[in-house]
Amino acid sequence: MLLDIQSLCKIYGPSCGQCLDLTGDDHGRSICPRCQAVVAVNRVNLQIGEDEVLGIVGESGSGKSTLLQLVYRDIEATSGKVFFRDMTNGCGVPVNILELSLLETTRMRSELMSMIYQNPRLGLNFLFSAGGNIAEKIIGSGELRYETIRSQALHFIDKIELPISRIDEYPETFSGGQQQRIQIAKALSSSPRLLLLDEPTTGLDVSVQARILDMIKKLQQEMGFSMIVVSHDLGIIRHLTDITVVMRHGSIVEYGLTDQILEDPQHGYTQLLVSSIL
Ligand SMILES: Nc1ncnc2c1ncn2[C@@H]1O[C@H](COP(=O)(O)OP(=O)(O)OP(=O)(O)O)[C@@H](O)[C@H]1O
Repeated sequence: MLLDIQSLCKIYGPSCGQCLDLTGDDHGRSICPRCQAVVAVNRVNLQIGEDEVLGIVGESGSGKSTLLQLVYRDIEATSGKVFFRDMTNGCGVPVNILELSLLETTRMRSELMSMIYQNPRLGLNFLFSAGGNIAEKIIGSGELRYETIRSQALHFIDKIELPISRIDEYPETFSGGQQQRIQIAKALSSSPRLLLLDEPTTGLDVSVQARILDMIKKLQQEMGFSMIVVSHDLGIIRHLTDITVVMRHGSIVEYGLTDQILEDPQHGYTQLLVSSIL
């Protein structure tokens, strides 16, 4: 088990103490009727194994992005635990990443986990060149030798099928699809164990989308890492993932093999979601 999420919650706004019990899929709402706090993630339990690819689908506002941001520690959880089994710490003892200090979180992001955002401006530093962005991540993972960093950056630029002659150009000069590919190169350059992807191809042209998805799949198989992919697009989920969870009102309402969920959805909401693409 690489990641073990236990009873994870995120409440926005001051809570009355009963928000978790008064919201969720059973109640058909994520806003607490007593105090109006938004329960974005409500007691989520989820496990991800080594090299596993997990998809998260659900309607807008169901808590998908919040769940990823909690795991990456972009935002603080209200309660719960997220255990990461870090084999690089010698004995593979699971660590609750929600208890890590700021310094330890930075190390975790540099060495173990990467995030690819829908908006490249969140994942790339636009003041650095493409190569500079990749170098920043490699340096964060502990490599300090210039020659190694440069050759690794070139290696990853090549992997994402950009001409290596463009390594010193700034993100602004690349197209949206190319910026996403630079994000992928940056994210993978530290050889993470877990890659988080939040709507990685939304807003891109369909043919560009397909190329990027194929690239992500190929790199995952080549390099061997686990992934959590958030998408509202069941086509992307089908293409990339082994296991799928369906979220609604901050809760997980369905979990299973992706093929099984798409062929025989059990929850009424999932049935609606699947029928909408048929
Ligand atoms: N900073 C915030 N302050 C208050 N509420 C927030 C904040 N961020 C998110 N929310 C709320 O939390 C809930 C979950 O949002 P989230 O972005 O995780 O949904 P999502 O499933 O990713 O939706 P989408 O598919 O539209 O991106 C929503 O009701 C949203 O309005």
